[in-house]
Amino acid sequence: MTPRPVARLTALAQGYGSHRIIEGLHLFVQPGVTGLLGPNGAGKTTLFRTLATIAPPQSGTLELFGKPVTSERDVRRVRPRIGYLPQDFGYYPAFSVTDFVRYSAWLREVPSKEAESATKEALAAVGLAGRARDRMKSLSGGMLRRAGIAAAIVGSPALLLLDEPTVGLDPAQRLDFRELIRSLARDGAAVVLSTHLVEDVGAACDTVLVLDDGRLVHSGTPQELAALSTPAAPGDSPLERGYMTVLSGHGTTEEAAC
Ligand SMILES: Nc1ncnc2c1ncn2[C@@H]1O[C@H](COP(=O)(O)OP(=O)(O)OP(=O)(O)O)[C@@H](O)[C@H]1O
Repeated sequence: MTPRPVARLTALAQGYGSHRIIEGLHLFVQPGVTGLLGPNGAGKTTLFRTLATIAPPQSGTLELFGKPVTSERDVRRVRPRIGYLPQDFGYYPAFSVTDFVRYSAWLREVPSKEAESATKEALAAVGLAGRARDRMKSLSGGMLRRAGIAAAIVGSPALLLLDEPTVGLDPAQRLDFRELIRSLARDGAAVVLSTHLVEDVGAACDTVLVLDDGRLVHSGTPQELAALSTPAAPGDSPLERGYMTVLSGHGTTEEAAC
């Protein structure tokens, strides 16, 4: 039996003022790991902001956890179940790493009795337990990104949205990150991550979506994307060549299952 979608977008139009970025997008998200690929400016962050309930659809509908999200009340109901790592996230430089993650736990309404252990668990999961008392301003770029991941995963959200989570991570941390998101998905979470690193998608994702100019041009498994590769397409792996092939105009998808 197909699991019920965690998120569904129907006929989404989204943009900034009168500047439309996404038009007529249909997709649904299921538990597991979904990779979102697309060139700069394709609309990935805009899509994340919609799924995270930060930007209401300009038209079309957003359903989360089986119910439409149409009012502020709906947003307040679903927000605690969503972990979101924005591409550029803000923080108070003087906060300790623990304070930063704990604040996210508070925003996400993790019960106060559980917040301390959930914070410790999230920091351990990203390899920052040893830096828990350090100030945010003392972290390196890769460590900051790991702190952001900890803030997104604290309290085990059902829907985890990670916008370019592996930027700045060293190779060992990227491998650990892949294992972390696989284990969150095994525990039932729906994880959606955007990346420009095609090999991360091949290694960690069950489903891959390709967004180009606000349109979904591919949805399927990484293997299915690789199988679309043409010999003339540029790239160092079948998956990269498949990605470049669909960007060059082959294959469109009306509704995507993630
Ligand atoms: N606040 C904004 N106001 C107006 N236009 C914006 C705003 N934010 C983004 N855009 C435009 O929306 C389009 C999509 O941007 P978006 O950040 O969603 O793309 P992206 O796929 O995440 O790109 P990247 O891979 O570079 O992060 C771009 O043309 C961008 O210039």
